[in-house]
Amino acid sequence: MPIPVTVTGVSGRMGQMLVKAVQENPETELVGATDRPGSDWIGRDLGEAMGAAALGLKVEDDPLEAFARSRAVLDFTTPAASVAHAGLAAQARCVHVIGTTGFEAGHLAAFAAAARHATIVRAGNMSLGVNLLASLTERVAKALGEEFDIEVVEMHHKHKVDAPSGTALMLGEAAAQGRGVSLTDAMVSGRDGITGARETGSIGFSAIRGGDVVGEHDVIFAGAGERLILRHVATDRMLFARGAVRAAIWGQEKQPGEYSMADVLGL
Ligand SMILES: NC(=O)C1=CN([C@@H]2O[C@H](COP(=O)(O)OP(=O)(O)OC[C@H]3O[C@@H](n4cnc5c(N)ncnc54)[C@H](OP(=O)(O)O)[C@@H]3O)[C@@H](O)[C@H]2O)C=CC1
Ligand SMILES: O=C(O)C1=N[C@H](C(=O)O)C[C@H](O)C1
Repeated sequence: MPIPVTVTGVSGRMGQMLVKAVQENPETELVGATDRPGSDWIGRDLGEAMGAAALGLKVEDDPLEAFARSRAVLDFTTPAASVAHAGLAAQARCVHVIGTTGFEAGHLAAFAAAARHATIVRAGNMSLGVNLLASLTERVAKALGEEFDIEVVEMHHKHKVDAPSGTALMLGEAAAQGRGVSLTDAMVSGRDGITGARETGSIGFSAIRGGDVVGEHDVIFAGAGERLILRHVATDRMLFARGAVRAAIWGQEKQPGEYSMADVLGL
C-alpha cells in the first residue's frame, strides 16, 4: 500500500514540485493538498490549478483535515506555517518533512517540542550533493585550521525572502563543527562600510539574489598563496522534492525525534 501524503503550500515553487515527486513515486500517494487560507487556489481542483488535467483532489485550507488521512506531510512553506503544521502533524501522527528555511530560535524550539511526539525530518537542503558537501566542508575545515579563512557564498533567484540561505547556514555549521567552534560566535554576515580587517577564525556569509537561479553555494577556504573552493550548483528543484519524498518514506519506521537529511542518506 502506498504511503498517503499531504503537500502543504501547493501553489508555491516547491509545492508544485513536491506534488509531482509524490505522484511519480510508486511508494507514495497524494491524498491532501493545502495552501494558505485566503489563497485563490483554495477549493480548486489541484491538477487544474497547476494548469494540467483534473486530479479529483481539491486544495484545502484546513491542514488538520488533510493530515488526518495522511502518514506524511511535505512542508516547504514559511516559518510560521511550518511551526503551525508541526503541532498538527504530531497530533495526526504524520512524519513531518520540513524543507522551509529562515527559522529563528523560537521556531526551532517549537520543532524540538513537537519532535517529542512526532518524527520530524528537517533540512535546509534535501539534495544528496549538498549533504555530501556539508560533510566534506566539515572535513576540510578540520584539516586546514584557522590560517584558512572560510567564506560561504550563495546565489538564489530574486524571489527568495531569507538570507543567508538554509543551505549556507548548514554549510557554516559544518565548517564550525570541523573547527570545534560555535557558529553563533564565529558567524559574520552582510559586511558593509568600514568593517575593519577580517577577524581570524570568523566564518563569513555573502548572499546574492537575482534572476531564476535555483541555488548555488561555494565554500571558500582562502589561505596564503592558495584557495580551495567547494561548490554545489542545483539546476532543477525536483532534486529537493525527490529528497523530501525519500525522507517521508524513510521516516515511517522511525521513533519520534528530529532527524536531518544526513540521517536519511546515512552520511
Ligand atoms: N530544504 C530544501 O531543500 C529547500 C528549501 N526551500 C525552502 O522552501 C520554502 C518555500 O520555497 P518556495 O517554494 O520557493 O517559496 P514559495 O513562496 O513559492 O512557496 C511557499 C508557499 O507556501 C504557501 N503558504 C504560505 N503560508 C501558508 C500556510 N499557512 N499554509 C499553507 N501554505 C502556505 C505560500 O502561499 P502564498 O504565496 O499564497 O502566500 C506559497 O504557495 C522556502 O523557505 C525555501 O527556502 C526551497 C527549496 C529547497
Ligand atoms: O529558496 C530556495 O529556492 C532554496 N532554498 C533553500 C535554502 O535556503 O538553502 C535550498 C535551495 O538552495 C533553494
